[in-house]
Amino acid sequence: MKLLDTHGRHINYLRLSVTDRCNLRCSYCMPEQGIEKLCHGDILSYEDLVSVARQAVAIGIEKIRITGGEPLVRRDIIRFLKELSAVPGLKQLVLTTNGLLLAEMAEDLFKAGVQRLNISLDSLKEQTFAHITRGGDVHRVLRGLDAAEAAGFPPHKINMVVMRGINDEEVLDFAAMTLERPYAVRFIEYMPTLQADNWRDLSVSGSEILERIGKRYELVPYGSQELSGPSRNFKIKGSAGSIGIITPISGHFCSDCNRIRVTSAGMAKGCLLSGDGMDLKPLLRLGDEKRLREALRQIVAGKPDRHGLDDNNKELQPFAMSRVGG
Ligand SMILES: Nc1nc2c(ncn2[C@@H]2O[C@H](COP(=O)(O)OP(=O)(O)OP(=O)(O)O)[C@@H](O)[C@H]2O)c(=O)[nH]1
Ligand SMILES: C[S@@+](CC[C@H](N)C(=O)[O-])C[C@H]1O[C@@H](n2cnc3c(N)ncnc32)[C@H](O)[C@@H]1O
Ligand code: SF4
Ligand code: SF4
Repeated sequence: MKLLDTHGRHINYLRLSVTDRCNLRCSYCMPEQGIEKLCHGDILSYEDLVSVARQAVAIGIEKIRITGGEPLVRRDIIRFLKELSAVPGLKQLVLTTNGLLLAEMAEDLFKAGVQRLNISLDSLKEQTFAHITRGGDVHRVLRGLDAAEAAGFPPHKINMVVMRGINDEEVLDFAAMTLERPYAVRFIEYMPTLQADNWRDLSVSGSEILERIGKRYELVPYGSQELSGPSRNFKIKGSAGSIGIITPISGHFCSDCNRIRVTSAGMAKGCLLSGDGMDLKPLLRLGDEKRLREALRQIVAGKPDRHGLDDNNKELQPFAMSRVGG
């Protein structure tokens, strides 16, 4: 049966975060210092994560995206993914990663049943990438992209958070990546989750991005797929891949929102940009599957109709996206 929220939206997608830890420290996602890592005991065990997944599928979730922090840094992640991909009724198991460990892990991920990868890549330039990620090596990510393709994954989705004066000069280079290769490159509006004072100066709207690309290339709309996320997609005429814009700020997509989230600490959330949540850990400790399903239904029922970022009366409490999973 279809899982509907109180605003009539069909909820079929769970973003499951498996860790708050990361091997990068992107400036828009985590503060430079002062973020406490959760201790081992505060993180849901793989057994608990599988229970959450099973009960979510039982109430109508069809797609699970594994995220983090960086999901590939959690020990034994492959074993967990194998188990997850075997959950009866789950139609899609996908994963979002920064790509640093893909060269080593792509084959195992594919064999474990992960069906597609979304890879975050904010710059193709060595220094800019190192600056944004506070020390990352872009060449490792590029090797990871190739390794994942060679392992058999369908064309990757590449996520670029566009920031004015930092990497926006590379929008055309990223668009050009789709000319020869079948990547889906998605340009994401920067969200002020850490609330840098200058966030409006940093943000580049989806329409400005399209305009810049449109001056160089002919763009045509490109249909979105079943169970897909918030990206509005286009194609450069004649290209192998596609481009998309994800516009949480300038044109929020909340009326089509199809998702809930569970963080690695066991908080279930109805909205990425709301402080509300429900702690699932006590129910997991009890092993009470029925109450776990009820709790997840409650999260769906309590989903807000939209985020309040453009509502000046609603203050967003700052948070590290790595704690929630994006
Ligand atoms: N505001 C908002 N942003 C989101 C939401 N879901 C994803 N994002 C942002 O969109 C970007 C891409 O997220 P992905 O992890 O690739 O997931 P997705 O776009 O849903 O993926 P697909 O299902 O493959 O289209 C990230 O910056 C997320 O933080 C959402 O529900 N609300
Ligand atoms: C939190 S990361 C977790 C998965 C993995 N570590 C990665 O980077 O792909 C998930 C997504 O959130 C995005 N993200 C994090 N902070 C963001 C922000 N302030 N605005 C927009 N997107 C953000 C990242 O670019 C990434 O695509
Ligand atoms: S965006 Fe992903 S890779 Fe970057 S710090 Fe956040 S969790 Fe890590
Ligand atoms: S901001 Fe909240 S309501 Fe809007 S699309 Fe994201 S999760 Fe859904």
